[in-house]
Amino acid sequence: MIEINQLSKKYKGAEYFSVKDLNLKVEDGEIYGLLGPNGAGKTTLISMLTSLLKPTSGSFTINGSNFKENKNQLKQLIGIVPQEYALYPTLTAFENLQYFGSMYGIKGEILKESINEHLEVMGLSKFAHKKTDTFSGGMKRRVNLIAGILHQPKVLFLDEPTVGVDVQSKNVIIDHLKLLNKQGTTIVYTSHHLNEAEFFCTHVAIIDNGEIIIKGVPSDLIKNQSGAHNLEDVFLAKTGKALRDHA
Ligand SMILES: Nc1ncnc2c1ncn2[C@@H]1O[C@H](COP(=O)(O)OP(=O)(O)OP(=O)(O)O)[C@@H](O)[C@H]1O
Repeated sequence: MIEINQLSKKYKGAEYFSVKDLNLKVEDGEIYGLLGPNGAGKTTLISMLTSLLKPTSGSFTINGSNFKENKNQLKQLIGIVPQEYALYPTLTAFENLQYFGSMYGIKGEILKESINEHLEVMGLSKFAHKKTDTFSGGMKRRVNLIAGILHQPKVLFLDEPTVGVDVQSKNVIIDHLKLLNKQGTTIVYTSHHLNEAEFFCTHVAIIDNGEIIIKGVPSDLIKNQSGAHNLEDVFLAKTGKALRDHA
């Protein structure tokens, strides 16, 4: 379970909080979607939960532990799939994955087998020994995903795992995430694809200006929002139609 208490982040020099007094509980086995307009604070929140960014105030625990006391244990427990590709372009897909697997202490034949299995499921076996700088966006996204799950994390954080990919890649990614979830992985992910989130997530939280404005089971949110036929209707009703441009 993930328990977030009054979590806030104000970047150095910023006038406003990117995440403000945020409270959220994610139960084991859930697929939790963090949705919100550009600049809502989704990446900032995920970065804090994966210890890439220090909170300004507040706290959170993952399976009862926090990064201050149990950093090494938590790093093994969680998987991270960042929005930016974490791949080394001059290494092959296999070499990249060997590097990420070894960071989690997986070695030798076990690592090789795991990499090959994942590449197979993701439709990438043919390209295992090609450098990733030759890959399409969809192929890079799939390797990026494998890099975060080789150690079979109990809790997986993904920041826009299907951004910029075609429908085929998206389906492979979502199907694999559903399988991981069935096998016991709790998933927290951000997305701008509201249709995808509506059918993929067990729960969603809509975030705007660093605060959760509504959360719950997608079908309940749709039922309770007058005139809404889908999650996009709920999203627009709650966040409005104004653009969120900052510079
Ligand atoms: N390193 C940083 N320094 C200062 N401000 C930042 C930094 N990173 C993000 N911000 C600001 O914090 C706010 C939240 O940004 P964040 O990237 O978390 O939003 P997001 O919901 O992930 O947006 P998007 O959907 O566009 O990825 C924005 O106003 C952004 O400009």
